[in-house]
Amino acid sequence: METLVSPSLLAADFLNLQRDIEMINSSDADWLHLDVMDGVFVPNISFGFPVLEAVSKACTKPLDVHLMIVKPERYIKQTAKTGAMMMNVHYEACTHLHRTVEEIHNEGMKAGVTLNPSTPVNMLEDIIKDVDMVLLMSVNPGFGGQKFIQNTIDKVARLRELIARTGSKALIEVDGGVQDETAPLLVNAGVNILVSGSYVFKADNPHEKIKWLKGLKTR
Ligand SMILES: O=C(CO)[C@@H](O)[C@H](O)COP(=O)(O)O
Ligand SMILES: [Fe+2]
Repeated sequence: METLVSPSLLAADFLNLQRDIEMINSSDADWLHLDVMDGVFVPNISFGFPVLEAVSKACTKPLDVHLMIVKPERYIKQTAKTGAMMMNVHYEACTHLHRTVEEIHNEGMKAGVTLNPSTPVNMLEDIIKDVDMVLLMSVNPGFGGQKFIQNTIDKVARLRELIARTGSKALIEVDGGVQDETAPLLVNAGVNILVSGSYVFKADNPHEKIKWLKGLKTR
């Protein structure tokens, strides 16, 4: 499978959001990644549903929504209303993850489960066949521009094994510190989708960066 790229809007210029979304529309990006933070689950607040709705109107790429909020099940319908393709909820934020995944599907979205760096992949043993994607955080969530946690490479390999053993069809996405050095290692370990914020949006030529990430193949 080709590598998909989901640039993270958190690193965009919020004073020029429309310009940056148009840049994404005209690029080879596959999805647009949107980080919603509540200041409780993570020590930062980003943007919420009014922004998601506005972005949805301007963006031609499928929306990959990453909710870093407590009890994300409260916002399933509201996320669906934005037209989101993928709703990612944190394993650590959901008490009844199976029910939440079912409700996300009932609202017509794909369901992604996100793991913090310290949460082992084996916690997904009994849900892996029900989810469309696992989003592995390769930084502690809350901020863009952080240093990649190297253990993520081994974690991807362990998740690949779990997926193969259970016959799950889940895709693997990685988020945080994805750039020149880390992206090839991730793709080689079996990652399907690369989220990338600062590396793409702070570049002189974001289109080139997106193209390069997309061109990465398993060795
Ligand atoms: O979810 C998050 C951070 O919590 C990410 O989506 C970041 O926005 C990624 O930014 P970079 O590490 O690529 O700059
Ligand atoms: Fe994210």
